[in-house]
Amino acid sequence: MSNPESPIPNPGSIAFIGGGNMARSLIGALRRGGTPAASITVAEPNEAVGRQLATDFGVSVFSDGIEAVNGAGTIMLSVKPQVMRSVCEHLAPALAGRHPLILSIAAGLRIDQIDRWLGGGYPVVRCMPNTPALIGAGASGLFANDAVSPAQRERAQAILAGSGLTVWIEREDLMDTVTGLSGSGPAYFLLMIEALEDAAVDQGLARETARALAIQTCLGAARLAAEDGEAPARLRERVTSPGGTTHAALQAFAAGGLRELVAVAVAAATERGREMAEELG
Ligand SMILES: NC(=O)C1=CN([C@@H]2O[C@H](COP(=O)(O)OP(=O)(O)OC[C@H]3O[C@@H](n4cnc5c(N)ncnc54)[C@H](OP(=O)(O)O)[C@@H]3O)[C@@H](O)[C@H]2O)C=CC1
Ligand SMILES: O=C(O)[C@@H]1CCC=N1
Repeated sequence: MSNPESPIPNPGSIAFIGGGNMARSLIGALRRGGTPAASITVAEPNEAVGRQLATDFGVSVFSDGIEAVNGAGTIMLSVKPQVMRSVCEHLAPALAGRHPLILSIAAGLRIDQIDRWLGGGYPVVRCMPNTPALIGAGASGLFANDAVSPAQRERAQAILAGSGLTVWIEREDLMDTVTGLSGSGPAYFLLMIEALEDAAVDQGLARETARALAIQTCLGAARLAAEDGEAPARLRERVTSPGGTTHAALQAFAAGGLRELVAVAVAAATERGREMAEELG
C-alpha cells in the first residue's frame, strides 16, 4: 500500500516509540551490531531520558511520535501497555497511508488490539524480549500475524537477534507463556541470587563474597546448561553425590514445594499478561 503524500518508507530505518529501559537495550544492541545512528529515531517524552539516548547512541530523539515515525519502515512500539492504546491512536493518521511493519514488545497486548488501535490492516510482530538484551544475552519470543511477509519476518528477527536468542512461537496465546518464562524470568533468577546471598550472609560469610559466589554459580550453571549438551536434570545429578550436601539441599527444596511454586509463579505472570490485555480493551 502506498500514498503519494507519505515519504517512501526506508525498510532499514526504525522508529522506537518509547525510549525507556527495553528500548535502550534494543537500541544499544542495534548500534553495536552496526546499525547506523541515522537509521534510528526515538519518540520519548522524558527529556533527560531522550537526551541520554542521543548522547550514548547518536540517535535522533523527538518528543512526539509523529515526528519519529516520519519515513520509518519499521515502528517498534516500546511503551508501557497502559499507554499503548492512546499511543497507537495518536500515530494512526500518520501511518495509515503506508502501513509499515509494526513490532510491539508490550506484555499481554494482542496483535489484534494493536492493529485495531492503529486502524487495521498492519503487518504486526509481537515480540517478548528481556532485560539481559542490554548485554547481548537476551532471549526473545516472536509471533507474526498473516500480513507479515517473509522479508518482514527476517527484518523483525534481525532487529531482536542483536540482543540475543530469538525464537518464533507457533501460537499467539503462548506469547503470554513466554512472558511468564523469559520476559519476567530474569527477575526470578535475580531473586534466587539475592536469596542465596542472604542465606550465606546469615551463616557468617561476608556479603561481597557471598554475592560474588552466588552470581558466579548462577552464571556457571547457565553456561554449563547452554554449552555441555546434557539435559539440566543430568547436569544436576552430577552435582548431587548420594547422601551428600546437594541431596540434603534438594530434599529441602522438594519439601518446600519449589517446583510447584515455580509453576504457580509462571502461571501468575502468564495470567497477568492476559488480564492486562482484557483490561486495556
Ligand atoms: N522491563 C522489562 O523487563 C520488559 C518490558 N517489556 C515491555 O516493554 C515495554 C516498555 O517497558 P520498559 O522499557 O520497562 O518501560 P519504561 O517505562 O522504562 O519505558 C517506556 C518509556 O515510554 C515513555 N513514554 C510514555 N508515554 C509515551 C508516549 N506517548 N510516546 C512515547 N514514549 C512514551 C515513558 O516515558 P515516561 O517514563 O516519562 O512516562 C518511558 O520512558 C512495556 O510494554 C513492557 O511490557 C517487555 C519485555 C521485558
Ligand atoms: O513486568 C512486566 O510487566 C514486564 C513484562 C516482562 C517483564 N517485565
